[in-house]
Amino acid sequence: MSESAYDYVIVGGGTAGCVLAARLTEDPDCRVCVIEGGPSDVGDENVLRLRNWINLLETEYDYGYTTTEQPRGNSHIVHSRARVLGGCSSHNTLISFLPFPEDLDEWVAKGCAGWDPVTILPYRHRLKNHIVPVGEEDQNPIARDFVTAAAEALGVPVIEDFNRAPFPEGAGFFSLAYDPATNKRSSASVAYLHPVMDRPNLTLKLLTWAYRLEPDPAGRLTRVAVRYEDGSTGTVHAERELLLCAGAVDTPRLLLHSGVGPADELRALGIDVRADLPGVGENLLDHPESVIVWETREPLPPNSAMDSDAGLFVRRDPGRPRPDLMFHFYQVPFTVNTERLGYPAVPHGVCMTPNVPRARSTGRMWLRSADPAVHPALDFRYFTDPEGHDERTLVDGLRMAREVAATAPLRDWLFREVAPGLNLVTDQELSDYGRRAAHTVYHPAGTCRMGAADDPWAVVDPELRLRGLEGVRVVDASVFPTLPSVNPMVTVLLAAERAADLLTGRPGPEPDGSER
Ligand SMILES: Cc1cc2nc3c(=O)[nH]c(=O)nc-3n(C[C@H](O)[C@H](O)[C@H](O)COP(=O)(O)OP(=O)(O)OC[C@H]3O[C@@H](n4cnc5c(N)ncnc54)[C@H](O)[C@@H]3O)c2cc1C
Repeated sequence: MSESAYDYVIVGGGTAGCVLAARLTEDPDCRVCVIEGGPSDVGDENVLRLRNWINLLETEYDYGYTTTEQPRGNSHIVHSRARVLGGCSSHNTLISFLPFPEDLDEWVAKGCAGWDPVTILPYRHRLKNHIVPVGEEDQNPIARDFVTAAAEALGVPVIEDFNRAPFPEGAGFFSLAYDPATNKRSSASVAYLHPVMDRPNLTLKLLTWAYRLEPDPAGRLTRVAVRYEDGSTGTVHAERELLLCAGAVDTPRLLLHSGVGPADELRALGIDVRADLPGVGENLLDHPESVIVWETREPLPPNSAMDSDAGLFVRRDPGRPRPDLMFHFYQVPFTVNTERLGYPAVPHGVCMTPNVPRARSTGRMWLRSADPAVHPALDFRYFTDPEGHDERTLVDGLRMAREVAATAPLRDWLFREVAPGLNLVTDQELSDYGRRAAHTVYHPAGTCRMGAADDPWAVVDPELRLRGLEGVRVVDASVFPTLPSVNPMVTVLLAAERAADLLTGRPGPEPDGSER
């Protein structure tokens, strides 16, 4: 067993972990070690080329978690989670949305003082990622025609830049964290770590798996037991603090294996309880989606940033400021779930994936075994909210998608609706299909949620400190008390920038981005 010591140890060199590593090593006297389960992304074109993202799913770059039986949803979803430096920002589609102010107001209402929009949104000016609307050269003609048809069919505005101001509804090309000239990712790794890899105070332990946290002699939970690529084990010690950035599945998994979680469940597995925190693994959130697929008359022109470059937001409740239904438009037929239901593959086609921006069904995760190598159980409890809000949203989405498809100029491209097929029309038929063909937008979050001191389900306090044990903070999507209504990566980046300030005492930026 080898032991090494640093000021901060970051478990997980993913989206949040890269931000923290770069920010903390700005102080040359601060020694930081990053423990990352995956390989480096440096020079790896498979990872760095954004358009290759779909080929990384279910490969050696992916932990590939499955779900428990979903009686009201799709039990076959594979929850991809990246195994590579940069984490999910190295294999996702890099769609980049600021959270809505109301998304952050919800966090404050859940006891997260200091996470209000006035404090958090100015961190956008600190982000190092190159975030721009999809480049002109990447705008496929069919995606342009989707935007025009969606605006016409549903009476929503065309939006040139979704990050310019909050929008209640609209259609347009997304903003992406990439370089349109080269299609290179501007992941957390590329933007934050690559430029500072040679800092002497930064140590990267790649292909290294953290499997348990242990206390130091003072009782602070600052030692990490790790397994290296060659199978040997060691301990890495954080003299100041341990920062858990392993993501919404692996951070609670690591805490549970370390005896931090619901005491009765841990004891039942034979795990010694260090802190009885019932919220660890609870509040498993996601954005569920369904899919509607068309065969096109001809093969499509090839230009694209990553094949899902445009989208649509709809607000069914005009009394509310935020959209409550979102669609991605794919320039490829995404038929993994429809083929399983017996629908044919198509040689060329497109699809729309209506999703639920504020899903009300909430799941949980737990350990199946005390063996750290065994994957945890993820039960998203999709479409189980008693009001039927999530199911209703899919049904409305499938109907609206048909309206858009029936509108020029998109309609002229489409040969036939392949799934669900025009013979399915009633609410019940669309709900049954929509839920069985459902997928994830890959946004799990919430499993170590932040909250006030008197909230028994909170796992970390608003300064991200683990409750009941000293020496540990959690900084990743697991701390979200609720999911933002949009794709969450930028919110993770903002949270990590804020966390860096909480650690260093640096003041946050002013609303106009100027520094104090
Ligand atoms: C396929 C896909 C597409 C997506 N598309 C988008 C999108 O377009 N826009 C958007 O906003 N969001 C998107 N998301 C979601 C978004 O990428 C994530 O919510 C976000 O990146 C999560 O950041 P994180 O820091 O919480 O975790 P991650 O980025 O997942 O980082 C966790 C890191 O910890 C490492 N790790 C885990 N456990 C251990 C351990 N025990 N020991 C050592 N290392 C460990 C992992 O290897 C990983 O590098 C997508 C996600 C996926 C999977």
